[in-house]
Amino acid sequence: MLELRDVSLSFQTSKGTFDHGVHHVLDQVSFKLYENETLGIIGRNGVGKTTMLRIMAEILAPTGGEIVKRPGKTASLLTIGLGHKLDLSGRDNAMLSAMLQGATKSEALAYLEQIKAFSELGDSFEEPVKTYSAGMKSRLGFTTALLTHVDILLVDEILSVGDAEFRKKAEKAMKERMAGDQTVVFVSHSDAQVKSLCDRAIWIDQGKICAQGDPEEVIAEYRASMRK
Ligand SMILES: Nc1ncnc2c1ncn2[C@@H]1O[C@H](COP(=O)(O)OP(=O)(O)OP(=O)(O)O)[C@@H](O)[C@H]1O
Repeated sequence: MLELRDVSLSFQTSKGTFDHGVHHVLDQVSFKLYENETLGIIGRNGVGKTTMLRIMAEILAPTGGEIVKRPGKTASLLTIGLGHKLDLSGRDNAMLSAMLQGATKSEALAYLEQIKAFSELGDSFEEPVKTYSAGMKSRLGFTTALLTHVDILLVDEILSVGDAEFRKKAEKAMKERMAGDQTVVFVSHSDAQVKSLCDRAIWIDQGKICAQGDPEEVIAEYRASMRK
């Protein structure tokens, strides 16, 4: 469905740091994402998990290698607060996101009441997003992505935010969607979530894939490396 072939990514940093101003985040990473699977990406802070999702969503272009995606397939990154237009209302932002994710105007209009209901934003749905708390923004972002259709859902740590009650509801909805035919790439620091939600896991460190396969086994290797 989607393939990374020798994907590398470097950032230019202030002179004098790292490698003469170049920070190599991903170094020739290759893997395939299969239809209907839920793939978990794990690794320490700052190893490039979010960067990899952004490359898959084609928000960032790799500095080396290529992304091969089946023609016509859409990939959307579900993260907190990304892409909200602060002066627009929750309703207008939801409409915009649904259309950016490929919904037609009439499909997007049909989603709006469901988005309002699931997000439990009430009257705030009509208020500008700049007046929202972080939790309210995440409810809006999560619900919009959950209820609109994308072929590949890229989920960045989203299940770890919001209050406990909404988190429970979000996790349940996400589980139902993952159990269906949704293809998902899921970044998480929660071993329990990766074990319960993912079919396969990839552990990244120092720009490379250190292990991939059964989530239980990959997590065990990752945790063992941290004890060394
Ligand atoms: N725009 C940028 N310019 C320069 N460096 C960046 C930029 N974006 C990310 N980086 C660097 O790339 C590295 C990988 O960042 P990334 O956010 O992908 O890590 P992560 O694995 O998702 O981390 P975490 O688990 O903390 O969310 C980090 O060292 C970060 O500082």
